[in-house]
Amino acid sequence: MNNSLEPQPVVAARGVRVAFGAVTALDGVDLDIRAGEALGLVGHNGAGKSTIVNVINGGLTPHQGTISYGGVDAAGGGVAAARAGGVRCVFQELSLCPNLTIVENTRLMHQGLTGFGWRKRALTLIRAKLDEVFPANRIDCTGTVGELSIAERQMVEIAINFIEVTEAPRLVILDEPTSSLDASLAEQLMAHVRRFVAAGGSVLLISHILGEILSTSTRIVVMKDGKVVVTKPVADFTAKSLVEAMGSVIKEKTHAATRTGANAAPLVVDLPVAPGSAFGFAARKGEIVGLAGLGGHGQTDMLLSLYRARSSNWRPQRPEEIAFVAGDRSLNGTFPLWSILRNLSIGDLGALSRLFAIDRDREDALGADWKAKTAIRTPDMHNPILSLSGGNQQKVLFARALSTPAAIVLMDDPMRGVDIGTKQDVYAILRSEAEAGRTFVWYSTEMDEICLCDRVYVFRDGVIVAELKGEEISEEHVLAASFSGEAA
Ligand SMILES: Nc1ncnc2c1ncn2[C@@H]1O[C@H](COP(=O)(O)OP(=O)(O)OP(=O)(O)O)[C@@H](O)[C@H]1O
Repeated sequence: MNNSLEPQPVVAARGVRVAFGAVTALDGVDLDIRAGEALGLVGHNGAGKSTIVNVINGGLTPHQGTISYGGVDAAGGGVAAARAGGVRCVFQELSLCPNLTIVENTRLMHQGLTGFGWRKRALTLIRAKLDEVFPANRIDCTGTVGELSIAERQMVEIAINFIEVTEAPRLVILDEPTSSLDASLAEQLMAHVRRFVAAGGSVLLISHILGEILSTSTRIVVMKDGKVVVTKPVADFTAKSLVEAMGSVIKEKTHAATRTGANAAPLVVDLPVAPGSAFGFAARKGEIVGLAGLGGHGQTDMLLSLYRARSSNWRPQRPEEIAFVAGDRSLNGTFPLWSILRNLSIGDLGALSRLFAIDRDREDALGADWKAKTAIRTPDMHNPILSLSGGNQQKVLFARALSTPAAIVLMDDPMRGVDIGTKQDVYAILRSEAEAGRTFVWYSTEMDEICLCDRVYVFRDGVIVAELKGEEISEEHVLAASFSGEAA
């Protein structure tokens, strides 16, 4: 670890205030980021983390307060001043152009890649950085971004921001950088962050996965309702005290193995063994079935084919009996021009209609109910969906599926970006809904969530290689099956 800290912070925010209409997103934030540190930034959904990132990145000019880079006041210099101060940012909503190649996206981010042979240089740089950060990745850098999975897009965007063309990055901001990465890719990234700060760089790491914050940060800042409430070295925190500082408490886990009678429930999905698979796929009424394994090994494909199939293997024959929570919210989840309420109520318009028209009172009541249940932070459910923070948008997608009468809910890693307090509330809702007879098929990249399932199928290379039940469901067994194809 580099202890020779610079006298001037790489970035200093003083008294920063930002308001969006009636919502005060930042309410007098002070923040220093020094060379050689990985500063962890945590807080509930809507606490103001992405807003302070946008201010530091120069994309948003604060209504009050100042930002300086290396002791030099940015004075409204925007993105150019941030860039000159060595600031790079990997956004929560990925910002690559899907119709351009990875090489061309690298060029867009690095204006220094000009002149004869820039493509070759860009290709060499991005390939080398991808291999450095994510060893053994199989990304073709000559292909377009649109052909990549969401995890691969996240990997490319991260690698692009660590590249050095004319100048080395001084601060790399990572806003929920592992939201689409599985555990092993996330660990590769965290190892890279540790190496980068040990060599004198700085990182601002935002995550709702407290394990990676605690294992990677040198110092942690906790935000709540637009304010910094605690700043302390990582050694002064435990997972419990960190959650408490965010205004939540860790609830006791109830493992699925304690449930009885699950094996006797009727089958609602029963698919034969696919070629190459060791197991068929089945789900019973009231069961929470997890899909695990390394990301991109067929879990999302399984969910999509389940959703599309509705064949004779399915008991529910009507499409409204199956709900789907999309994993890529900006691509497949939100209707960006609609209000929060309309994004929620579209899930089950039939239940809200009277005399062939939507009953607005019923729609409002539905919105109020789910706003309270999942703590959607907004002053008004009629506001545009894009006025919500990322985690709050995700809650709306979740509420859309759960507010329908669907007997089966398919979930493609639906908790990404959701804060720990809300996650725990949603887990409790899932459990009680399952007990009331709903079936969930849940792909998750978070091991804690996989461990909440009744039964888990582990995927590898597009096929099911293991089935784990009750007490067999553990990180050790899932990892063993993910890598070797056999449960330990
Ligand atoms: N463009 C906008 N218009 C209106 N309100 C906004 C806008 N952007 C952010 N907000 C509001 O500002 C507050 C802070 O949002 P921000 O995105 O910074 O939260 P966050 O801590 O990053 O949350 P998350 O963990 O969900 O990503 C929220 O109440 C959000 O609804």
